[in-house]
Amino acid sequence: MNDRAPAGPLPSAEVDPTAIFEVFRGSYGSELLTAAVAHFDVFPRLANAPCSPAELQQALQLQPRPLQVLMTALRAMQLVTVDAQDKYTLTLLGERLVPGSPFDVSDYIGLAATAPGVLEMVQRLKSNQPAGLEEGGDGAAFIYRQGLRSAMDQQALSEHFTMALAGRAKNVAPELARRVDLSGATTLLDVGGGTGIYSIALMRKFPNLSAIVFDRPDVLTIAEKMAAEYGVADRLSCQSGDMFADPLPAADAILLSNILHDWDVPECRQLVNRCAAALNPAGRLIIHDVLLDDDLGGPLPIALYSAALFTLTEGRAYSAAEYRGWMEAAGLQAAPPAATAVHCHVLVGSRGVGE
Ligand SMILES: C[S@@+](CC[C@H](N)C(=O)[O-])C[C@H]1O[C@@H](n2cnc3c(N)ncnc32)[C@H](O)[C@@H]1O
Repeated sequence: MNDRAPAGPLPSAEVDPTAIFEVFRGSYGSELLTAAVAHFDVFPRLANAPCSPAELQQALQLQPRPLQVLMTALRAMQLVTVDAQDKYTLTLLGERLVPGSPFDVSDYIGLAATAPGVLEMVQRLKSNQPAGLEEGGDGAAFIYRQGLRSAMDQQALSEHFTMALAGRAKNVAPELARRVDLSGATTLLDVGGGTGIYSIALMRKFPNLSAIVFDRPDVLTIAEKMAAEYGVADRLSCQSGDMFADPLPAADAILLSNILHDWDVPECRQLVNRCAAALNPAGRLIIHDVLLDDDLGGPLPIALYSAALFTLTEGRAYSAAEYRGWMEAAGLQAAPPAATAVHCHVLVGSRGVGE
């Protein structure tokens, strides 16, 4: 494609690639299960007595984020459930992983106890730190904040990680553009916009829309190239900065696509507040991300994606209820979520009634 490319919407994919992502993320299920069985003794502990999250956090010596990722996955696997007192307890299936129980299969799972991926997962769960920050590591992928060594501020690495997301974006962006009505908006701010493909799809759908992609300087060189390739360079501008520290430009719509899942709860609240403050009075905050169930008990593909996010970033997958709560705290009402593609959903918040 080039500047003479037709200005219609981006074409939609003919085949849904979701299954490829699910197979790819399957290893996280095996790693979390083995970690729970062979390194944290989750099953004998819960067989002994149901535990509240605080009690389990204390017993396993885990921070809230890793505990949540682990227990969401074990619940999604139907091994653990939550009782009427909000305590984690074993299911009948989970009892098969209690050592010494009549039909115990825990030794079989224990065969993988020293597999490199399992040991890496155990280390991440214990440290609550993303990959890349160890001595000699490249820095964290996808995230930048003051005081954190980030791969996104190194040209070759930021290009590698940014382009790794381009394929998924090309599959999903046309569906996002179909789900969100920006016909009344003229300015879109794409915070952490990466390649800018989501902005490009929205601009191609809405001819009066201009977009600002806000990201790290090395990432923005890719967004500039993409804008030229897709024939929207005259309507897309780039602004480099730190979304946590630098002023965000005012806009009619602000997009947080696959951003909040990279951060822990305090940073998510801060970002939602900062975006809400930058919105024009009738503006809309568009959160585009995967969704856990509101009770954080599944579904399994998102629980496994949450584990991937946990190991690479400072985030995890969140529920619509969590997003809605942060929007409400920032003075925004969220409309019900709508599915886009590849597990993603869109939630639109506004100061009036949700879209
Ligand atoms: C997971 S990617 C999402 C990219 C794109 N929105 C998408 O949906 O594919 C996260 C993006 O946030 C950017 N980012 C991370 N921390 C940032 C910060 N503090 N300020 C600005 N951009 C940041 C990264 O450089 C990266 O492009």
